[in-house]
Amino acid sequence: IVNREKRKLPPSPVAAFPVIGHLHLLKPPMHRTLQKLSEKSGPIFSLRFGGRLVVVVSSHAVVEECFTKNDVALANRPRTTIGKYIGYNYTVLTGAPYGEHWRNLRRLSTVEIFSSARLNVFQSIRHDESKLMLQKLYRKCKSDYARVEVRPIFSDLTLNNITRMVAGKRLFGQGEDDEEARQFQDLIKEIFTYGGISSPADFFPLLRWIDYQDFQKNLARVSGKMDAKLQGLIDEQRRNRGSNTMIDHLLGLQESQPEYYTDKIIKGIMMVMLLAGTDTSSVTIEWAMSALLNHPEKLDKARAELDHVVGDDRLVNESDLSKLPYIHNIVSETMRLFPATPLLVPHESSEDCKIAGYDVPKGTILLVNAWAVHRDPEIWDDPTSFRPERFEDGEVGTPKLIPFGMGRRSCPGSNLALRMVGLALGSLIQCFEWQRIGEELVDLSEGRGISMPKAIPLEARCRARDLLHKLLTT
Ligand code: HEM
Repeated sequence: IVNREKRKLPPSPVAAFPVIGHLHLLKPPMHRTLQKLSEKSGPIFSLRFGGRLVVVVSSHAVVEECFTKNDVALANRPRTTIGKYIGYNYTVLTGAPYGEHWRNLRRLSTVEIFSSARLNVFQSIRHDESKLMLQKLYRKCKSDYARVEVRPIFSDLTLNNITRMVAGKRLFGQGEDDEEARQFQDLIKEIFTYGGISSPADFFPLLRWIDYQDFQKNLARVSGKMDAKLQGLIDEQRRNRGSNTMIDHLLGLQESQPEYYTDKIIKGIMMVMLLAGTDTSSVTIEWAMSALLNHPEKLDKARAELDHVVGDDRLVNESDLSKLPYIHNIVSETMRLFPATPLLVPHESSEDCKIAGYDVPKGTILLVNAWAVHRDPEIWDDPTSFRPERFEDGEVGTPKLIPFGMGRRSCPGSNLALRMVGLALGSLIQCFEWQRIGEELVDLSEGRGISMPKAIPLEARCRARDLLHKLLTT
């Protein structure tokens, strides 16, 4: 056991204030602030968030050390207010402490949800939703260029993909009059507004006596409403057994092991799919389109690839993706510059460990600045330019992308995400001509939110290509 005085903690950029520690430094966007601090203090440094020790890592070499040799020691999650209220008291996959229950959930979801076999079963849903997205856009711009705000179209796409996998029905974008869909959408949006790394009160016992009560009350209210919605979907499926949905499969497991696969566990899985799997993918599509609009020659190159590989007799599908390396490289380059979760999801050490020669005590929060790793000039040539070609040339950094994290707690939904994003992007480029709304470049600054959104929602001009007239009318 290292005694408190002798241990060598990672350096701090500046002295901590009493009580608040370094919290006053944390101006949003957090990943940028933390990157600046790492320029001062190096690839591993420590901060105090109120009473908690936080270690921030910002180089690929140190990240690798965290998630290979220290992977088990760092596989825990800090307990946050969100995890308590929205994450069913820390019992869902994203927020559960490392241990038996997490391992069960992870195994279950790997087999039942994220395996290639399962993803293939739901492939027709993704093709169908992609086509519905194209139809929606087509109505706006079939004969000439029209100006469209794409964010709601992309978020309907990913939400419907997930709700159809989970519950067998679309819930979004079916018209203003659909009260159920609207309520559900509002609820999810509201939950997202309570996001971010967590509430300052998680680090300040003192704050819990002030406005924390309201924060807690609000979270309890939305989580209660969400719980009722999810329960409603389960009850519906219970009356309609035999449908090929995720809930139905889980209800099957409930019959054989009722004490483990309770309704609460099933609702937790649904909640995680809705919250971890939708916004992350739709913001990635929006970032990709934004970057491409600023580089029309790359958009043309992608379209030429699609025309060559897919032609104009049919829509691009998921099995084409492996033959579309340039589209794949666009997705990689988008996730390099605009990772949807720039600080991954916070980890916590469950035992004392050593990282880069420093002592990291049990109970330390670990933040991984993937955004900074992806822009490290030591690894990437010209790190801030959007250049999908770097992946063709096998630039030295290419195996060093970590948008989905690393190790045992890395994103289990990465394959699903890559399929949704690749198919959406391929379809949008194959079927429409795209232009910026004016001369000036699309603004690429990032706004606030759980998953890193564009500060200004993307608006673009688009026009249907000839092949779409043919393909949507036959
Ligand atoms: C572009 C899209 C996505 C990105 C960038 C992304 C990124 C991430 C990252 C960085 C983590 C945390 C890794 C860590 O803790 O070190 C994570 C965890 C997770 N993601 Fe994703 N994700 C995406 C899509 C999805 C999808 C589509 C799903 C499911 C439908 C999903 C489900 C999860 C779950 C359940 C976890 C928690 C895993 C655990 O704690 O064991 N993600 N994701």
